[in-house]
Amino acid sequence: MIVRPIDGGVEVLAPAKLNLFLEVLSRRPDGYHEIESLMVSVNLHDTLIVREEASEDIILECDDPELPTGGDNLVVKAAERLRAAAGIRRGARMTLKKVIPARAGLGGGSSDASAALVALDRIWDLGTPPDRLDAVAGEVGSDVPFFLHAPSAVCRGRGERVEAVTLGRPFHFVLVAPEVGLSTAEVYHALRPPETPRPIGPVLEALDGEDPAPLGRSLFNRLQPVAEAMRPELARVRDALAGLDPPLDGSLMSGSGSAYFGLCRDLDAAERAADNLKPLGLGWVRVVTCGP
Ligand SMILES: C[C@](O)(CO)[C@H](O)COP(=O)(O)OP(=O)(O)OC[C@H]1O[C@@H](n2ccc(N)nc2=O)[C@H](O)[C@@H]1O
Ligand SMILES: Nc1ncnc2c1ncn2[C@@H]1O[C@H](COP(=O)(O)OP(=O)(O)OP(=O)(O)O)[C@@H](O)[C@H]1O
Repeated sequence: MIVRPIDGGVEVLAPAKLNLFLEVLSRRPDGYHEIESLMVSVNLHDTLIVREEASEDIILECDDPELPTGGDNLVVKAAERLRAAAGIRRGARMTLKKVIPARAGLGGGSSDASAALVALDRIWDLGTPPDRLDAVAGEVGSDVPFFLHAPSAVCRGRGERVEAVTLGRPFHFVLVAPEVGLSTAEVYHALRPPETPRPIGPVLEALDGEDPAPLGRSLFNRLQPVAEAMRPELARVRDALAGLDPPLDGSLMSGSGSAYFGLCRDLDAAERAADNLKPLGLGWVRVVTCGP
């Protein structure tokens, strides 16, 4: 997350995430699922501008007319939770410029919420201790704490228990976000957790070394077949990535979908892959990078 002071406030760049590995361990009595996931943030950002407001109102403007701007927006929810946790009644005026597609498994809303927490903590001068900010983030959504600890981490529990990991090198991806989006709750609801969960060890070992191929072979997402059964048209995106010539090092759906990413040997290969995918009309195509 990049935080910049601006005239009278703060501007935050809120990154998208990819899940390079996502296993679902069990369904919990509260309806959530225990997961184990390797998440990385990538250089695709929404921008959130936050200024203090003279009134006690929390006001959000957003350039995407499809998104709510009231309490249903995760940015507003984050502001309200932070204010309640701090026991204050201050106001804020926020402007959100969306780039990250919604309902794509790229964590856009969660990242925006985390950006709001960081910005408001600053402009309200709260000095919230990190573990308290983590707790507020976890109340807003399971993916929100990750973005306080990005750029890369293993996330456990319902996603809110975050353990940072270091990437020794950058990885380059081609990203495809189809028009059709998916509801996270519906995808989890349709899943039956496996009897024998897949271990996360191999994907973590594959992060070391110069060759991206071992990482490509260990990409895994338990939610992918569930999402593809719900939206059979996603198979076209999956098959287009798998069938590219020259072949990619691997490909996967991110989170609960519906975006897919392909792991590429280097930036040139990612740009070539994007050029080959764009004419197919599968959706929105970008090249993104994670790591140092
Ligand atoms: C799919 C992922 O994006 C992978 O990173 C996350 O697990 C989802 O995280 P998120 O969007 O922040 O999810 P939340 O807003 O906390 O939850 C939305 C809904 O998804 C389901 N949900 C979410 C997380 C989780 N570990 N188990 C679940 O079953 C629940 O039905 C919940 O009501
Ligand atoms: N700031 C926001 N940006 C995007 N969506 C938001 C935001 N606030 C609330 N939402 C709602 O959340 C839903 C999808 O959010 P988001 O784009 O974060 O999903 P996602 O990419 O599938 O995320 P995740 O990977 O965390 O499940 C939409 O129904 C949208 O209306």
